[in-house]
Amino acid sequence: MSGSCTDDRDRNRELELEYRSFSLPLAAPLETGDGTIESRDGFLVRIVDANHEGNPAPVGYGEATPLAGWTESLEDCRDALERAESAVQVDPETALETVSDQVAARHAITLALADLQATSRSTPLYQYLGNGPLVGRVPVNATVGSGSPAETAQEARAAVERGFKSCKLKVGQRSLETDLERIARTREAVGPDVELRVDANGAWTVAEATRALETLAEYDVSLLEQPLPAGSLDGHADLRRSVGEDGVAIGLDEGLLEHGVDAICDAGAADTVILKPMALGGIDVVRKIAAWVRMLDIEPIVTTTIDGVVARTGALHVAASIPDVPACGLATADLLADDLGNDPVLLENGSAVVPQAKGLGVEGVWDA
Ligand SMILES: O=C(O)CCC(=O)c1ccccc1C(=O)O
Ligand SMILES: [Mg+2]
Repeated sequence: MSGSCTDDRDRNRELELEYRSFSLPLAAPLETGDGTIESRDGFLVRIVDANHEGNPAPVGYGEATPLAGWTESLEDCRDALERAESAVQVDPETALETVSDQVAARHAITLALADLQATSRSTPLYQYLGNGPLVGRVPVNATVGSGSPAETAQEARAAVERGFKSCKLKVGQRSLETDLERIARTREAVGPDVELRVDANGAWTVAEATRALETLAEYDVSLLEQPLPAGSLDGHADLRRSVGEDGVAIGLDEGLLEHGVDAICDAGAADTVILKPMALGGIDVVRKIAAWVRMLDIEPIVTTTIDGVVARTGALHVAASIPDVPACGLATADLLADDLGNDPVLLENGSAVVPQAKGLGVEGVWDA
């Protein structure tokens, strides 16, 4: 089946999985409503088809970069990859089963298997996944941290000068008053045509979110991501009803991880869902959710968890395989001070240029 991460086209493959640890400091700590991220530690994974005839043997890359509160711990991720290292010699399905509860590890394996398949077929990963047309670009949003009102406005302005047409501000770290001022100052700084979004990472109460929504509407903010704690499904459904059809969209991120897509749809809790391959357990999971929510008129937005180049580029391919995907949170390379290798993805005019080489299109990460 095309687009799945396993494939029984050639049954006499002999897959070998290896992994290496890495640590990537952030350029500056990212403060979110549910914690501060200072560095991203994880594992680079590669799967080689050792039985391949001809040289060089195809290789697929994956990345497992756990994030506290979002995925399994670094230790559990390492243990899961160790299990997968043995299991993959049986077959890929078995490897995936042994890590089914470790979302970051499972993500790495789905990505490495799909990259291997796409590379073997000399197809860009997104085309292998989506079976679809050529996609040149995916629109992306700038991710703006929790600075003062002046810093926030200045950061967003700088992003717009670099070509971004959508900016997402982190909120919920400062007082509501200050956050609303940050939004007002940012709108002033970027003008009327730039899309503004905000992400509270669950930091607000219903009363705060209700108040914030008035200001968000006033400053034409299009999306409010995870205003209330993840557990609050009915709270988000109520907010959504209070905003009405053409108002600020309500997005769920942590709430999707906690409740799953069916519960969100049943409750009517979201206009938009945030799909993080690393936190949801893999690129196959994200593609399935995206296809499902689209049928229910819910928009899928693909983002990273501030990942290295392998997972970031993987997320871009996943986004490129979703027709007409809205601006995605994939412009996170600059948040890292170091990376696993060269970034094959250019940002141009507010869009990420999708690599058209075979597979992921990421090179030299294992040698680096
Ligand atoms: O969506 C973006 O712009 C970037 C990704 C992002 O904000 C993020 C990064 C790490 C952990 C959580 C989140 C989040 O969306 O809440
Ligand atoms: Mg979020």
